[in-house]
Amino acid sequence: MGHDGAHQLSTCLLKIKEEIDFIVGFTRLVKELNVPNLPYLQAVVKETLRFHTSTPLIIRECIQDCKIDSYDIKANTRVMISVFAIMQDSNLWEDPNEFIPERFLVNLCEKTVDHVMEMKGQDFRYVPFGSGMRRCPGAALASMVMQITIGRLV
Ligand code: HEM
Repeated sequence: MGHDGAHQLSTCLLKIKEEIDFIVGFTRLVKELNVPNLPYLQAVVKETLRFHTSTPLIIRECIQDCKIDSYDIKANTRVMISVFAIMQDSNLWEDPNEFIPERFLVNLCEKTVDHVMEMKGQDFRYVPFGSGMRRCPGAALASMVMQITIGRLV
């Protein structure tokens, strides 16, 4: 990672610390109940899963002949979907090679911060846990553990 990347990360680290100091305080550790009030921390975890997705490919099997764009896919064909490519696609993401947690937040200045794209696999641009019937059942647990762990480490 170049100089800009390192700068981005240190700015991001400062912002997480600032949020935690403000919401949780200097002397206590982040707990599960604090997480809903830590939107920036949540956005950092989301952006991490986009930027360095840990499961770059998901697999499906077509149960009937179908057409995807210009490709004819025969029944029983195994299809590999590059979650990595989707989440790095510059047609879908602005500056996909930059680590920008803010892309998951809107109205940063408002009291209520709305989250853009929940991790429920309903927005096909953002699918770190897959989508549909076989979507990762551990998504909520994994997200909470990552948020608490990072929140405690910084
Ligand atoms: C950062 C952590 C994790 C990531 C990024 C992740 C990602 C994924 C992805 C992409 C899939 C495939 C989904 C699909 O085909 O649509 C999957 C499946 C699965 N994950 Fe996770 N996972 C994580 C943590 C966990 C945890 C903590 C558990 C269990 C406690 C778990 C249990 C499973 C299981 C059982 C499946 C198979 C679901 C099925 O085929 O029906 N995962 N995960």
